[in-house]
Amino acid sequence: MKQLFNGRWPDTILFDLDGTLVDSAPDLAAAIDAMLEGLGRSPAGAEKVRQWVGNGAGVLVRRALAGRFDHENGPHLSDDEFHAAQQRFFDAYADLNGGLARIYDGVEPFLEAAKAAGARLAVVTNKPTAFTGPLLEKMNLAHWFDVAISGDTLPVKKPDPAQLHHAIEQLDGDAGRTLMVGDSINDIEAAQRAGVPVVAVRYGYNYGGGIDEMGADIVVDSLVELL
Ligand SMILES: O=C(O)COP(=O)(O)O
Ligand SMILES: [Mg+2]
Repeated sequence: MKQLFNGRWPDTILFDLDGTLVDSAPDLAAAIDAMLEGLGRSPAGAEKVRQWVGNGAGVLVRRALAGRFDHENGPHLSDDEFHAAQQRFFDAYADLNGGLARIYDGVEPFLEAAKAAGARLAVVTNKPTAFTGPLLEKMNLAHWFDVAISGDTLPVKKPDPAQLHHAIEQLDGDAGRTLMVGDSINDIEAAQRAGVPVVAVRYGYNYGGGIDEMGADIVVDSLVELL
C-alpha cells in the first residue's frame, strides 16, 4: 500500500462498509426473508441475498421481489407495491441490523494502525443513513471514523464517484493522498473515477463473483496484509 503513496501512509482512507468492514449479509438476509414472508412469499435465503447486496436497499428489495439479480426483467412492480415491501424491509432490518453481523478479521488491527499513522478515516457505503450509524455503533466501530457517507447522503451512489469526492472534501483531504478500500466492482469503479487508488478485499460480496481481475491496485485476503 505504501508504495502507492511514496512510502508513506495515505492521509485519508475511505472504507466501504458491507462486505469490507462488516459481514452484514446474515442480517440483511433475515430482514429480506421477513419482508418476503410478510408478503406471503417464500424466503430467498442468505446465499442469494449475499449476491444481491451492493446497490443499496431499494435495489436489494427489488431484486428480492423479482427473485433475481436483473430485477428489471422480473414481473412488473407498482410503486405502491415496492414502497410497501421496502417499508417491511426497513422495519425488519431496523430490528435485526447488527444482530448476526461480525467484523472481518484484520479490520481492527488495520484501523488501529491507520489511526496511529495519523490517517483520517471515512465510511463510504451504499447502505441508507438510517442503518449505517446504528451498525457502526453496534459493532463498536463508529469511534474510528471522522465521517460516514451513506447511499442516500447524495442523489447518486457508488459506482458514481460523488460520495468519494464528498468524503474527501469533508476530511479536508486530497484524492491523490487518499486510499479507497472495498469489496465490489462498485468500489473499484468509483475510486477509479475519483482518481483514488483502491484496495479490494477477496472475502466480501461482489455479487458472488471474484474480485481479482476487476482493476484494483492491490487485492488482499485480509487488511493486515497491508501493514
Ligand atoms: O447496502 C449496500 O447495497 C451495499 O453497501 P456497501 O456499499 O457498504 O457495500
Ligand atoms: Mg461492499
